Amino acid sequence: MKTIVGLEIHVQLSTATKLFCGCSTDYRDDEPNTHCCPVCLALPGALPRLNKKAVDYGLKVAKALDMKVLEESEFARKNYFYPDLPKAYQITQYDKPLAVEGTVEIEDDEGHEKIVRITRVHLEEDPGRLVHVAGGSKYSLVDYNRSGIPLLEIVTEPDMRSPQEARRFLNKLRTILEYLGVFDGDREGGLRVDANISLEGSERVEVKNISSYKGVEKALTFEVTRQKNLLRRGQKVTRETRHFMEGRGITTSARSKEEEHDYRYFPEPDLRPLRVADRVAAIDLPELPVARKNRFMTQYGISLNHARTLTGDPKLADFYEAVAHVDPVLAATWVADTLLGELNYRDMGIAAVPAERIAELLALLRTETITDTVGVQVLREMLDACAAGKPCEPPAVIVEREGLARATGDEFAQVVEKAVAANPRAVEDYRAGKKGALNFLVGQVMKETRGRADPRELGKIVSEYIDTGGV
Ligand SMILES: Nc1ncnc2c1ncn2[C@@H]1O[C@H](COP(=O)(O)OP(=O)(O)OP(=O)(O)O)[C@@H](O)[C@H]1O
Ligand SMILES: [Mg+2]
Ligand SMILES: [Mg+2]
Repeated sequence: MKTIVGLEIHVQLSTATKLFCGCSTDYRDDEPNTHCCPVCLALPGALPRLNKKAVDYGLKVAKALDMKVLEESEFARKNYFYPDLPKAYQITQYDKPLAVEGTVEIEDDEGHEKIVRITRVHLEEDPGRLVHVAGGSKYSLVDYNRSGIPLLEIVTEPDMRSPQEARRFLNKLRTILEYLGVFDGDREGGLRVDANISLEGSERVEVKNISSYKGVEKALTFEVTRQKNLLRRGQKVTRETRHFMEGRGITTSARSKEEEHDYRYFPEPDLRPLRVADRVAAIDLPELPVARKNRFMTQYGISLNHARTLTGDPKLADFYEAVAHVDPVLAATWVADTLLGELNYRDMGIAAVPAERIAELLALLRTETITDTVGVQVLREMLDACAAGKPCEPPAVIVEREGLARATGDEFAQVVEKAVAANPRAVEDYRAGKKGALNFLVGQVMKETRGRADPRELGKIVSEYIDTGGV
C-alpha cells in the first residue's frame, strides 16, 4: 500500500520587524505583549504597511526553489474567530500567491536523488500565541508578541512516499533556508509543519502544527500504522484534521472535514496587489547546498559523505572552510566525525567553537606532534572549557602542560620492555599465534604512555621486539 505525504511548512522569516508594522520580531525572551502596536493588536483604524524585506526574503526563496513568481499576487483575508487573532481575520495569500511551481531535490529511501515538487509559496502573518495555564484554570492567557511575525508558507505536492522522506525533505529545506539567511534555525517554533498523509486510494488526514522534524516523522509513522489498521479491519479512513501529541507520540482527531471552517476568503482591501516579478532577476543567491557540496568534493578532495555532512549547515561549512587550509582531508574527518560527535554529546553548537584553536589542533596532528588518541583528549578539554564559558587554551599549551606530546622511540622501548616482562602469559599466547594477545600488550603500553604512542606503530614495535628475541 503506497504511502503519500504532502507538507505545508510555515517558516518564520528572520526580518527585524513584523510583516505589517514596525514592531520588533525579537520577542522570544521578552515579557508577553511587549512587542505590540495598534496594527498587530488590531485596534480600530490601524492599517497594515507591507514589510519590503519580507517580500524580498520570499522572492529569494522562490528563486532558490526555481519557482515562477506571479506577475501579480494578492493578499487576502482569511476569516475566523479565535482569541489568537485580534482582527478576526488573518492576512494571507489565497488564489494569487507570491510564487508557484518549484522543486527541491532529496534522497529517496533507496538513496537515489528525487524531486519533490513545490506547489506554491505565500506570505502571511503569524497569529498570537495562547498560553494555557497549568492546573485546570478556567481561562487561558494570550501573548500577541508573535502576532504579525512574517511567515512564508511553503506547500509541497504529495510527492513523498514515507515519513523518512518527509524528514529528509524538511532537513533539506531547512538547510536551503539557512543558506539564504532568511530563517534562524535556532529559534524555537521557527518552522511549523502541517503534514498530510494518505494511503493510496484512501482519504487523507492532515496533522496540524508540528514543530519539529522528529515530530513530523513520528506523527506520520503513527498515522501509517493507524490508517493501515483501520483498513485491515475493513473500516475507512475519514478525511479529517488531527493533532499530534508530542509527549505521547500519537495523533488525535481534531475535526472532520464537515466541521472545517468556511474562511470566507476575499481580497485584502487595505493592501494593493503585489507586482514584484521584475525584482527577481536582481536577487543574488548565495552558493546553495548542492553546489557547495560539489565544490567541497572537487576543491578539497573529500568524500561525498563528508561533503554532505559539512554542507548540511552553513555555519558548519564556514567552519570547515576556516580550518581546511591545514589539511583538507584530515580537517574533514576531524570536523565531520570527531568534532560533531563531541558537540552533539555536549549539546553544543559549532558557533561556540573557536576555529583557530581547531586549526592549531589539526596542525599538531598533521605534524604528528600528537597522536589521534591525544588529539581527542585535547579536543575534549578545549570543548569543556568552551562549554563552561572559560577561555579556550591553545592546544599546544595543553599538550605542553600535560606532557602529551607523542612518545619518542626511547620511551617506547622502555615501556615495551616493561610490558613484555610483566606479561609472560600474553607473550606466550602471542607466540602461539593469538592475535588478541598482541592487542593486549599494545593496550598496556598505550595505558602507560597515556595514548601518546601510536597504536599501529606500537603493534609493530612490540611484535618485532618479541620476534627478535628481545625477551
Ligand atoms: N492524497 C494525498 N495524500 C497526502 N497528501 C496530499 C494528498 N493530496 C494532497 N495532499 C497534500 O495536502 C496539502 C494540501 O494543502 P492545501 O493547503 O492545498 O489544501 P488544504 O489542506 O485543504 O487547505 P488548508 O490546510 O490550507 O486549509 C498539500 O501539501 C498536498 O501535497
Ligand atoms: Mg496557511
Ligand atoms: Mg492543509
